[in-house]
Amino acid sequence: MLVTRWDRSLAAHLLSLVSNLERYIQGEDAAQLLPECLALRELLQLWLIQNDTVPGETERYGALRHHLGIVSQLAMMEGRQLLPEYFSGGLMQQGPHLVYLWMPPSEEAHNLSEQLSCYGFMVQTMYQASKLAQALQEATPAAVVAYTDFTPGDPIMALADTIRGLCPLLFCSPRYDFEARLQAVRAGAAGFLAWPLLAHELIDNLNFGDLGEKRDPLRVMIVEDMASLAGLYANVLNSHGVDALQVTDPARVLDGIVQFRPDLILMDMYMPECNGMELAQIIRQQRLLDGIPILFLSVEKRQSIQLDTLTLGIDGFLTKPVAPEELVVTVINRARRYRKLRSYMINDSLTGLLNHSHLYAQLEYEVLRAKRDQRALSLVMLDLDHFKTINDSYGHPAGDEVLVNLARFLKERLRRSDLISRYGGEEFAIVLPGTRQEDALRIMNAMRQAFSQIEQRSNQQTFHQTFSVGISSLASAEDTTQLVQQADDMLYQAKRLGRNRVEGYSPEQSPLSRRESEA
Ligand SMILES: Nc1nc2c(ncn2[C@@H]2O[C@H](COP(=O)(O)OP(=O)(O)OP(=O)(O)O)[C@@H](O)[C@H]2O)c(=O)[nH]1
Repeated sequence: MLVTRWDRSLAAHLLSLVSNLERYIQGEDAAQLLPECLALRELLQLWLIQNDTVPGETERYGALRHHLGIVSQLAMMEGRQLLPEYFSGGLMQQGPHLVYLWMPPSEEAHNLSEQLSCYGFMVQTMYQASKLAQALQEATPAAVVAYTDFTPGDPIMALADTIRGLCPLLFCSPRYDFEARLQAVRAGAAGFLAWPLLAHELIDNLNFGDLGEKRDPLRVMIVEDMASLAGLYANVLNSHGVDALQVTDPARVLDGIVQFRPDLILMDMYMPECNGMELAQIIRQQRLLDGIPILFLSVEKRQSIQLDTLTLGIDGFLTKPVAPEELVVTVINRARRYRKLRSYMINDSLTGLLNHSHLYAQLEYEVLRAKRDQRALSLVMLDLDHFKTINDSYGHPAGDEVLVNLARFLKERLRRSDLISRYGGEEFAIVLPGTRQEDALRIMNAMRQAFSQIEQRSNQQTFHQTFSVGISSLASAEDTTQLVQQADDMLYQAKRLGRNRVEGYSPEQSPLSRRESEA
């Protein structure tokens, strides 16, 4: 209230509260809070001593709001136990692609390790407690996958607690009776898989639910003009595995959304440059950004104002100062829900990749951005070879499984910032922002080779599948239509030249110019 209206008695009361708080924290271990308390006390004392000068609105809005905001938020967070059980693993692990396999040497274990490598995982296989303990000290993997038949005294059970404190533990077992499953749950397993274990079953387990979030953390954008407050919120969210981006300048929000792809935006309602309501409307007026949940953070307690903001499409309110538990639970649950719903909306139902129309809209956006920032961008068109014969020989479900395997493979091997879509049938389109054509050629050639080594399975039979690729880049295309056309032409070229190959666009060699010169 003091921020919006100067009131001497209220200021005096606040001063006594701040002095009490200061005395209290001097006896406590709350070092962060002390300098902020001192600054607030000095400010209030100065204003109260100057009897005849009333601090102006700008001063109150700037300095008082700043110190008051930080002191109240810090006091709320100081000494709090931050829900350790909410996200048992804590921060994102070091190696999203590192997996430790705990299993006796066998052909199955060797095969599993090789297949996981084709998908881009770094695998270390071991079966000695001391080796695993040492490996866990050296690097934290995305997960430990442990073979066990649950015989009493299996050393992995003694290590289970240590592993769970660092990363998810998944069991695979030739036993999958109730007793075995119960033991796994009691040992804190994040997953239970049948042995022999197929690489893609394991990858699916690593990609979904909490495990998926450990590999691809929820992303939250914090829009708050006070950098120190934004930092406080970011720290709390970070400590619960959330990737938080702080934006203090509202003008940078739109670009930030496109680059960071947040699952939720946490926004201060009152900012000097542009208030939260205005900014939220700017976001909501863009079709691609319309669905992102926006939570307001504000000292505003008036229900009428809160209701007004809800009608503008704001998803909720957190009142400042916010308790860390409330911040974490509200933000994580909403962000999770949005990520799930969004994946149903924009993804192809078989492969979980972006669908055609969404890819096209995103591609337009990326092309504009790359042109504006003068950055490279490549487009890849990929088509499975002789796919009809796979359907004819092994059946349509086996064909579907190949499509799903390819989707998993692309997601594992490419960067999180790349856009991967199922363009139609057995054709895929991939946008590689910031990538020149020669780099795209190299990357796709390596992927083409790796994919051809993956064992595809249908009942008891195994077979291998290849794909052809056409690539174009912004260096040679004027706009999105031309980019797509050139990549398509190159795909046609790759098929014509024998399949299982990658062709990049060059103006002299395009099928069009060849057709022209042939004419
Ligand atoms: N199993 C399965 N097959 C699909 C799906 N979508 C498209 N297809 C099949 O993909 C095959 C594509 O065949 P073609 O266009 O002749 O191409 P191709 O056999 O891959 O030969 P090339 O592309 O010339 O190497 C058709 O048999 C389609 O039925 C799908 O969702 N699942």
